[in-house]
Amino acid sequence: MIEIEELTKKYGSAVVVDRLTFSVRPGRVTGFLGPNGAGKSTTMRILLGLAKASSGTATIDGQPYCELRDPLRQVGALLEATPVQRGRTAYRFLLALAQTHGITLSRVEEVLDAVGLSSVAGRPAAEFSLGMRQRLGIAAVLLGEPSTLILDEPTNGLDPAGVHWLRNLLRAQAAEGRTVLVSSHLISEMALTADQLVVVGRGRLLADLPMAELTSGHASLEEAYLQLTGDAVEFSGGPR
Ligand SMILES: Nc1ncnc2c1ncn2[C@@H]1O[C@H](COP(=O)(O)OP(=O)(O)OP(=O)(O)O)[C@@H](O)[C@H]1O
Repeated sequence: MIEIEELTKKYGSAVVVDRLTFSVRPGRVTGFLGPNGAGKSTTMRILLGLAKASSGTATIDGQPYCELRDPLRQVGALLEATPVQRGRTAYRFLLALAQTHGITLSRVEEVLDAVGLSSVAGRPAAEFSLGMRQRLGIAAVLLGEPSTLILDEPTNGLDPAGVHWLRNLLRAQAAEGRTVLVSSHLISEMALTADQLVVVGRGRLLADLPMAELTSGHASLEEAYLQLTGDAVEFSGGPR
């Protein structure tokens, strides 16, 4: 379980995460939505120990990320810019991760197969397309069979078959009892993937509701989302 409590992050005088409180429970997919600049990535980065909170707490199974005993087996994380070492093949990238965490070689082959990259595993990852790199990042997430998955915009660059595949994968991971937090701007895709939705705007919590409750009285999740976040949109294009 992920628990965010009174989390605040300031950059100078700007409050980008503002006393945010919510929990992400196991056994369901929780979508993390909000306009550009709402603080989703910052919240995820703090959760993963990559940025420091100004105040408040963010824990996974009761502990801050940096205190987890076996992070790769407890948490699989995909951030927007997951680095892949240049020149390394996909196979070697995963192998290095596996070896430093006592994970078997057969698991590397299993995840390459699961993400559909077996046939290109010997190619340098630097030559991969955006979607292929995203698949490799997802392979790394799955490697340690973690009980918590945290994914920032995982559909980025995926083709329609990839988006469909990822949806089934996330739903299956949740059905197996895992905690799954996934941010996305693809609202129609989230409508098909998520069970619970956490919506933020300007760093603040706007909603934390099951899909059916959030969409109740609206024609679609998109309509509900746009109404909810209308006052929290900072960057929007006007008519030309
Ligand atoms: N290192 C930083 N220094 C200063 N400001 C930052 C830094 N990182 C993020 N911010 C600011 O924090 C705010 C929240 O950014 P964040 O990336 O968390 O939003 P987001 O909800 O993930 O947005 P998007 O949907 O566009 O990815 C933005 O105004 C951003 O400019």
